[in-house]
Formats: sequence, structure tokens, C-alpha cells
Amino acid sequence: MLRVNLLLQRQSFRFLSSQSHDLVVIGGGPAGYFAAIKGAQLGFNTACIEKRGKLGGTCLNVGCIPSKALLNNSLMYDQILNDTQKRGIVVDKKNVNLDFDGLMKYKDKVVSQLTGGVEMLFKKYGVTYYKGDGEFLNENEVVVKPVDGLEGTVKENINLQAKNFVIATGSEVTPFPGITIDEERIVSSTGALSLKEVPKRLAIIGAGIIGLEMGSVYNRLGSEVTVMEYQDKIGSSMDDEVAATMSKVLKKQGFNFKTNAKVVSATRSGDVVDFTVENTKTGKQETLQADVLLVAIGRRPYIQGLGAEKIGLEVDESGRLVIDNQYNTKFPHIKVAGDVTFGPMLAHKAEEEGFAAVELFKTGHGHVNYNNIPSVMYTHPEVAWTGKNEKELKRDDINYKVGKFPFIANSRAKTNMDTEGFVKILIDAETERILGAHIVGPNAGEMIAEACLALEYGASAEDIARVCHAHPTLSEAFKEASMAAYSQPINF
Ligand SMILES: Cc1cc2nc3c(=O)[nH]c(=O)nc-3n(C[C@H](O)[C@H](O)[C@H](O)COP(=O)(O)OP(=O)(O)OC[C@H]3O[C@@H](n4cnc5c(N)ncnc54)[C@H](O)[C@@H]3O)c2cc1C
Ligand SMILES: NC(=O)c1ccc[n+]([C@@H]2O[C@H](COP(=O)([O-])OP(=O)(O)OC[C@H]3O[C@@H](n4cnc5c(N)ncnc54)[C@H](O)[C@@H]3O)[C@@H](O)[C@H]2O)c1
Repeated sequence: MLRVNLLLQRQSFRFLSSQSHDLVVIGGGPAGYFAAIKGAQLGFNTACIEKRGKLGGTCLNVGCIPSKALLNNSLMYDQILNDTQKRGIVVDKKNVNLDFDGLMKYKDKVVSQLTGGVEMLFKKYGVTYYKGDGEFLNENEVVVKPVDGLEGTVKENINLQAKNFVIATGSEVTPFPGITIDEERIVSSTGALSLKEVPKRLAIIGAGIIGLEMGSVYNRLGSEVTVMEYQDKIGSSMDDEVAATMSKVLKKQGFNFKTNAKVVSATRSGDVVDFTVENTKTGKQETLQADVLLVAIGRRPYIQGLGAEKIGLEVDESGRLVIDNQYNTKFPHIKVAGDVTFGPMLAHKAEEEGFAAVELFKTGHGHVNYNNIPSVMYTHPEVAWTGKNEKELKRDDINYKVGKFPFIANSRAKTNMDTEGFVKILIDAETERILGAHIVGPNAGEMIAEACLALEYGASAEDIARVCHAHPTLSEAFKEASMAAYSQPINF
């Protein structure tokens, strides 16, 4: 009898595939793939589990990258149509055509190039890539399960033991209670990135970053865009002056905003969507129609199927995995990075955390400065900021000075006929160290890197202003705003 049992045990072991690694990363988005590559570079025998079938997570597949491809090309289309005449370029508008299918195909091509690029990097650095669904069995073991219908998925359950884990399972769209997303007529950002045609009327719930970026794409392509925002202003995460400027600019571009607007219901009837909006101040309701309704009211952490509860990981009231300042869960060998935990849901923040978490495993040190995480909205003009805004400085009772410089007074912006916006620098009134920077303007997303560097190294406004900036460049506006903060600008 004992012999038979041993035999059976040995046989079942043959079918249970099992591997061991130094580091297992769950999720192959920006947090996960940075953690995995850094882990391999630091000498860990590293594996990454991803169930999507493609690496790069939300950002590369259905977020940053496809949205920026559409933003860039829709801007070019709009400029060819509407921004050539004054520049001495003659365009026969009748012969400018939009190949919407081509626009989408280009977007898909960039996505697959970049997701394929991450896969190549895994090969280059020796990261083992498991295509499957990762679930904790206990605090030292994860099972990778096959995903139905996914090409290249693991063929059977594989148990992975590891000394260290990074959870990087990201986020998902926050659903709107009572509204069913079908990704055709009532869409999330994912559906909005893959529409079959340009909707005549696009309604958007939420004037956050997704609402304003995707609204910009379709506004340029010809949709009539209406954005409904619950709060009394658009761009709630922005500095008030920046948000007010963007509201004016986007209205001029054709956006229709309804603020203090609560969507009460929305239903699809055939090819149209009927929705009812209530004004939160007056209580007045109106029923409107759109061809497509985009729900963009935020994202929430994603831990479905991870087995977090099984091993007793703490989750807060917003669904985020709770960690300490070293990214540790209650188990120091299980760290968390990216959208699934605290902080802004941004790809570069996720990357930094993935990197830092693995450095902490290896060396006990890792660094992310949460006071200096830039945000960029890729509309035209772009909006970018880092550090504190005026409201936060007032709230914290910090005495500050403001330096502002408008792009209308910047020679490069003038020559480019692209003068909307300004650079605003906030400095400590006493030390004159930079505390925050807020930019509305052409290439603001690139310019903010200068503010990040200055903030990180504790530069004063004068330190920035005394650095020679090339002429004529947009970055001179950053220098002049710094001059304005502690003294006077030259060109304004
Ligand atoms: C439309 C849109 C545009 C955006 N644009 C920008 C932008 O321009 N700039 C910016 O900074 N941010 C942008 N973001 C936000 C950015 O995409 C996220 O902040 C970023 O992707 C977070 O990275 P992450 O690695 O934490 O999570 P994710 O990118 O969500 O990756 C998590 C991965 O884990 C996988 N996973 C989850 N559970 C499991 C499991 N149990 N087993 C195996 N795999 C699992 C998921 O399939 C997913 O691929 C945008 C988001 C959207 C929706
Ligand atoms: N360029 C970028 O960095 C970029 C681009 C896209 C998305 N993202 C990230 O993706 C995440 C999700 O973006 P998002 O735009 O969905 O979220 P968001 O949090 O930026 O904006 C959501 C907006 O919806 C409003 N809202 C919430 N509930 C509402 C309701 N019931 N009715 C009307 N309005 C309502 C909020 O007040 C807010 O203004 C964000 O964390 C964002 O940082 C970043």
C-alpha cells in the first residue's frame, strides 16, 4: 500500500510543473516590466507573469501610447486643415481627406512595435516571461494559470517559488453605476481608442485627463464634443489658473463644457445614446443624445484573481494594496508598485516605483520623490506641472512668490505661430528655491523636465535663470519665468 502511494505521489509530481526564481513580478506594465528588467540587471534570476498576451500593460496597449499616436496625428490633420493659410502654405481643403482606418492602423502598428520591443528587452536581459494569470498560493508561491484563447499562454499550471515578489497588477476603468459599457456606443477609454468611425456627436463624462485628451482627438477629427464634469471646473488636478486657461482654450477649439453636471442615466437605443444630466446647483435635468458616450471618471486598482486576500494582504477603502514607504506589504519580500497602490496613476510613477522596489530588494535603498512627479496633458497646447500648486502652498501656509512668462513674448513661440499659454514658477519667498512649475504651452510636456531637474536639486529661481538657454527656444520662457520670480524678465 505504501509503495502504491509513493508511486502515485511521484507520478502526480511529474505533472506539476514547478520553477524557482529569485524574483517574480506579477504584471508586465510599466511598473512590472521596469521591475523585471532592473531585477535581471541586478543579477536576480527574474520572471514576469502577464496575462494580457502583450507586455507594456495599460500604458503601451490601451493608454499612453495609442492615445498619443491619435493625438499627434489628429493634431497634424487639424493643422493641415486649419493652420496653414497664415503660414503661406496653400492647401486645397477639398482634397484633404481623413483615412480614419489608416489612422487607427498606424496607432496599432506603434503599439505592437513598442510592446514587441519590451519582449525583446526581456530576452536581452534574460527575464523569463510567463504568459498567464498569476495567483498567490501562499506568501512564497505563485501559480501561473493558462488564459483561455490566449496565444502562447502557458500550457498547464506552473508553480513558481521565489525569494522576492513585486505585485504590479495595475488598474482598470472605474465603472459608472447603472451605465453599461459596450465599447461600441458607450465606451471606456479603451473603446474610444478603437472606434470604427468618427462619431458625429461625442459626449464625455469626466473632464479629467482622459476626457480632455480623447475629446481633443475627436474634436479635431470633426466630432461635436460635449464634456460633462461633476465639479465646478475642468481639469480638477490642475492649478486653478491653468485649468481656467485650458477651459477657455478648449472652448475656442470647439469643446462644449457642462460643469456641475451629474449624469443620472444613460442608455443605448440602436445607434444612439440617450443620457440625462442634472445640474448639481439648480437640480434642473435635461435629456441629451450622442452617437458615442465616453465614460472617463477615473481608474481603480486591479487585484482580481491575484489571491491577495488569500495571503492576507491589506487593501484600503479605495481598493489599493497597502504598503509602507519601502513598498512592503505585511511581508517584506512582497513589494507593490504602480497603479495598484497609492499615488498618481501615471506610467512614469509606476516605472520609478518598479525600479526602486527592486533596488530596495538588492541594496536596501531606492528613491522616488513624490513631491516631484510630473503630470502632462497632451492636448494642444500641452499642460504640464510638477511640485506644488498655489492652492497647496496656501493650504500649507508656505510663503511663496510667483514668476510668470507668457509664450506670446517668446520669440520661438512667435515664429512658430504657437503662442497660447504661459510658464508659471512658484518659489519659496525666503530661499527663492523652486517649489512648483505649471506650464500651458507648446511642448510643455518636454519643458517640464527642466522644472523636475531644478526641483530635484533644490535650485533657486536665480540658479535656473543664470543657466544659459539656447535662443530661440521655447525653454527661454522657463528661464524668463524664473527671472520674473525673483527679479524681472527681460522680454516682457
Ligand atoms: C487612455 C489612457 C491614457 C494614458 N496616458 C498616460 C500618459 O500619457 N502618461 C502617463 O504617465 N500615464 C498615462 N496613463 C496611465 C498609465 O497607463 C498607467 O498609470 C500605467 O499603465 C500604470 O502602470 P502599471 O504597471 O502600474 O499598471 P498597468 O499598466 O495597468 O499594467 C498592469 C498589468 O498587469 C497585468 N495583470 C493584472 N493582474 C494580473 C495577474 N493576476 N496575472 C498576470 N498579469 C496580471 C495586466 O494585464 C496589465 O497588463 C494612461 C491611461 C489611460 C487609460
Ligand atoms: N497624459 C496622462 O498622463 C494621462 C492620460 C490619460 C489618463 N491618465 C491617467 O489615467 C487615470 C484616469 O483618467 P481619467 O481622466 O479617467 O480620470 P481623472 O481622475 O483624471 O478625471 C476624472 C474626472 O471625472 C470627474 N468625475 C468623476 N465622477 C464623475 C461623475 N459621476 N460625473 C461627472 N464627472 C465625474 C472627476 O471630477 C474628474 O474631473 C488618471 O489617473 C490619469 O492620471 C493620464
